[in-house]
Amino acid sequence: MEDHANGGLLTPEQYSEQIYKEDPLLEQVTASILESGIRDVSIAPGYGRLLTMLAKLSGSSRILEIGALGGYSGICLARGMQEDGKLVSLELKEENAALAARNLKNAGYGDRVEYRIGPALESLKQLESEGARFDMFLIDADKENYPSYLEYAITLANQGAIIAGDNTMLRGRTINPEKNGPSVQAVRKFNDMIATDERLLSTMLPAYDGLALAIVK
Ligand SMILES: C[S@@+](CC[C@H](N)C(=O)[O-])C[C@H]1O[C@@H](n2cnc3c(N)ncnc32)[C@H](O)[C@@H]1O
Repeated sequence: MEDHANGGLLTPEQYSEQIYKEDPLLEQVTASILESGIRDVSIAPGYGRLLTMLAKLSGSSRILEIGALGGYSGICLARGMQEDGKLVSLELKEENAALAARNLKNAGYGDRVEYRIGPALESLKQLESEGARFDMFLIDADKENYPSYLEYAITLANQGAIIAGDNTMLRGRTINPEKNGPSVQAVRKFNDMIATDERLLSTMLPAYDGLALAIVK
């Protein structure tokens, strides 16, 4: 792999990716997203591997994903989940949820994932009224609602639950003082909450497009 924009050198992310073997299952997910004419904004492969590790390390059996797209992160989470675990995935678009469901089924997790279609804030309210609790969360949907998604995640968390939030750098917009649109402001607020909320232990990973990680104390 070459990157002429980086003086012919690999970026740290490119270097990290090319030392891994291909992952046919996830490559098939990516192909299915592109074939469906959907823009592929799945989580970066390195962070997908991290989600699998974190789910496994934490022994998570109930995982909540906000933003399914084609099921890439869903498979990464399911790979680390306990044998009897369950992934609940919130997705606005019916066609994305259907694609993700097909891909999770193909990966062997069809009976361990539940898709809830509609605006995630409504699904979260419903989950709260059901008394649902989770061991791990991935926040990866519309950026303007990230602060609300974080509040819900803390509310729905078992003690010690892991919260991950993707795209905290917004391709550089987060750190560009000239960018102040609603998504940028919301993600800055989310990042500040992650860093300062006393209910959390946290860190920020700036590689790829940025990943926030927290544990609910
Ligand atoms: C970045 S993609 C998710 C990628 C996925 N987590 C992965 O890595 O494979 C964002 C997804 O959130 C969904 N989405 C956007 N707004 C939403 C909302 N208000 N409620 C639920 N899902 C939403 C989009 O339709 C899209 O599928």
